[in-house]
Amino acid sequence: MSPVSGPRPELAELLAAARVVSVPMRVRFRGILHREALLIPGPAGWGEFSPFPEYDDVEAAPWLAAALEAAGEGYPEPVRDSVPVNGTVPAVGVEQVEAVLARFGAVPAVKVKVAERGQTVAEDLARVAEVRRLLPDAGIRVDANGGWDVPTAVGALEALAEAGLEYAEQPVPDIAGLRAVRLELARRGIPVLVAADESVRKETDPLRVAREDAADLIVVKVAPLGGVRRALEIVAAAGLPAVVSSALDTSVGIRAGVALAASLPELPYACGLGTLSLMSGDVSGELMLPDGGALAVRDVPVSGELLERWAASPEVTQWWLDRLGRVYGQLAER
Ligand SMILES: O=C(O)CCC(=O)C1=CC=C[C@@H](O)[C@@H]1C(=O)O
Ligand SMILES: [Mg+2]
Repeated sequence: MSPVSGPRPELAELLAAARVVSVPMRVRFRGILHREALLIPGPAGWGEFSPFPEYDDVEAAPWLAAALEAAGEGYPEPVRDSVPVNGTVPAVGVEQVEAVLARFGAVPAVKVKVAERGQTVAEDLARVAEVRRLLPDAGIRVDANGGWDVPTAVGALEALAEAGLEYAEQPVPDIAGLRAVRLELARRGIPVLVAADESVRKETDPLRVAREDAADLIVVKVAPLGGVRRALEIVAAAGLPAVVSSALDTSVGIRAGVALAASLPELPYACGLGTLSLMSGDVSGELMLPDGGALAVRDVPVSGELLERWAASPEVTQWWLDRLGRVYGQLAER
């Protein structure tokens, strides 16, 4: 296998060089039990292409642009040499919270998933209270992934605010709803900031949320936004504080997130880049796992042996190669 040649290599080169892995999760996260990723080697390093399976080819295109940036160009100059990282607690039962947190070590902040389908606000409150009990001084943010409607969000956040929240990520699905939640929280004097995630990364216009004053801050992820350079431009144009987060990537994708966090002029919040702790394996022997609540800015060597160990089945590999071919076609049209 030879590395692909430049920023926009030929499709045939990409298909020949790509490797596909499937890594089991330690805990179910957004319904996922195995994380699949296609990795591409290039002159600047490895790139990761791992849009979630349900994404169509148009939504997957920026993920490929990000992978090609990593492999072909590498990253801009960092302005810091390490980035603070938050722990991430999936929508697990209270009894599992301590074990999940233990995997992250000492972290300055924790993100807690809430509003999981089939669960109640009472379960969310209990999960957040348990995090607060275990880590009295940590920043806590919640992420509803758009799972509430406006009244439920306001009610839940009023109750959750007791634990002291840094912000609530995507409490409702749409931009108008985010704005409504933000206004209602302010009207009731509930001290919770609203962050937009899906309303940035899944919108055709990632700046709409900022223009419409619908959030206090934005969550930015390298792959869905089309690369580190594009994400930097979006943050600058949005003019809002930004939180860098992962897309549940292998160390290769986490490295890209670290590059973004390390290049932002301001980094007011810990980054959601500790998610390798939720996975049972990786493609690097030097995992991008937080140490002392931070990730160092460094390159990630990819191990041939680990690519073999986690190699996806021939069927899954073919599915990803077909997808790569189709999405490459989308990119060419952009
Ligand atoms: O931000 C974190 O702490 C971890 C990353 C994380 O929560 C996510 C990663 C990948 C997919 C998303 O559904 C999810 C998110 O909504 O932010
Ligand atoms: Mg989110």
